[in-house]
Amino acid sequence: MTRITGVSLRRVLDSRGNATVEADVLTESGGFGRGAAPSGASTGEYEAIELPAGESIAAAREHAVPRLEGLYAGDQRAVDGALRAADGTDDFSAIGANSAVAISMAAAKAAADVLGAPLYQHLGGAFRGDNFPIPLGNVVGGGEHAKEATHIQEFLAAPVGAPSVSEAVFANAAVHAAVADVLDERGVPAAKGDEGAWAPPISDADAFEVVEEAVDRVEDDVGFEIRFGLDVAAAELYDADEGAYVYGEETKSTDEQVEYIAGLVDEYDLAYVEDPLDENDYEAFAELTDRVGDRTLICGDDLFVTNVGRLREGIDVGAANSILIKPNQIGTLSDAFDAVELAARNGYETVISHRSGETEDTTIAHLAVATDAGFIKTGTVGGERTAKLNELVRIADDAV
Ligand SMILES: C=C(OP(=O)(O)O)C(=O)O
Ligand SMILES: [Mg+2]
Repeated sequence: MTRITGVSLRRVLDSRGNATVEADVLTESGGFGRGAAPSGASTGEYEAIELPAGESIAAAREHAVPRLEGLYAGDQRAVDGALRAADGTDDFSAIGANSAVAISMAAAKAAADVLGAPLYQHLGGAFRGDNFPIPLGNVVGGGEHAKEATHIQEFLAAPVGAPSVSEAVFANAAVHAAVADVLDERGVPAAKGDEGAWAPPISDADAFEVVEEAVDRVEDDVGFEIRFGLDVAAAELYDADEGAYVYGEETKSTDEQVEYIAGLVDEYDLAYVEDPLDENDYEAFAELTDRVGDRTLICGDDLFVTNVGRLREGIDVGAANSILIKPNQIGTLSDAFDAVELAARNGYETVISHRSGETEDTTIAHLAVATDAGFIKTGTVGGERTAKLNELVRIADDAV
């Protein structure tokens, strides 16, 4: 039986060294699940609210845990409904989306444990497990994830021609290593940003050259197609007072930004562009999608924040053609699934994503397989990133 008998919550470290929420869910037949909340740095204005971990835990213990005890962990909608009812707000600002998502994920894992099924199968059904997402690997970055580095937040390797998820994962690691070689040859020192990507003190224009060179080298080596993409995280560059995107000393109007990104898509044959425009500008997103959406993915992260209401608005005006799914942006797995389903019904690609602050939790690897997502964005190197990548390799190897 998957009836919940206990939920415990604790503060644990995330990859930035900040406190985050970890939840354990126990069931009456001894099922056990553990989930930990990730945390963003370039958070969208419309995301569910992350409270300080201690505050979130105290509120969840008082309001959510009593409602959860006695529910079936396998009834994910009931669990997530109880979390919403306990919170009573639209944005989880009472108990915190961090406790909510940790509990939601832990309940799913406890149910899978009782069933003796891998998490992706519990979440996605018996016919999942044959298709794997293409991993988007952050190899160079800056923005809110590293100081004195690129303005564009992430340059992402996209091994679109990889014959297996394992070869894709290793290809991204090889691109990460090749970037280090290219930077070294150019005499550029580079530390790493929050997600383990290189964070060199170079211009965005130079970063395009470096990543293109690294991708070409690895592509020659592995013999399958590797492209690359971006997370511009443009909401962080947009200055609403000036009505312009600020790149250090340089600014771009919205029209210039659309022109700039469309030019980059063609010049570098970009496979993927996330948040190329401000999170409030559906119109400019629609214009860019109209121009280049036939040859690249225009993905909404801060734009949609995994929220079906915001996604519906985007679908209505043709803003983007894909959505980033971050369960902690919305607070529960049920809400994340609803966003995936709405996207799929409308021909939008889904990209399941980590956050810049992460833990060893591997739920998103299972979520990507369970939802048949085309892509997963979960870094390239570093233990909290490889936890997800290695879990994908295990799922493909039937070893979970
Ligand atoms: C992963 C991202 O960063 P953060 O978690 O800081 O929002 C992102 O913007 O896609
Ligand atoms: Mg993003």
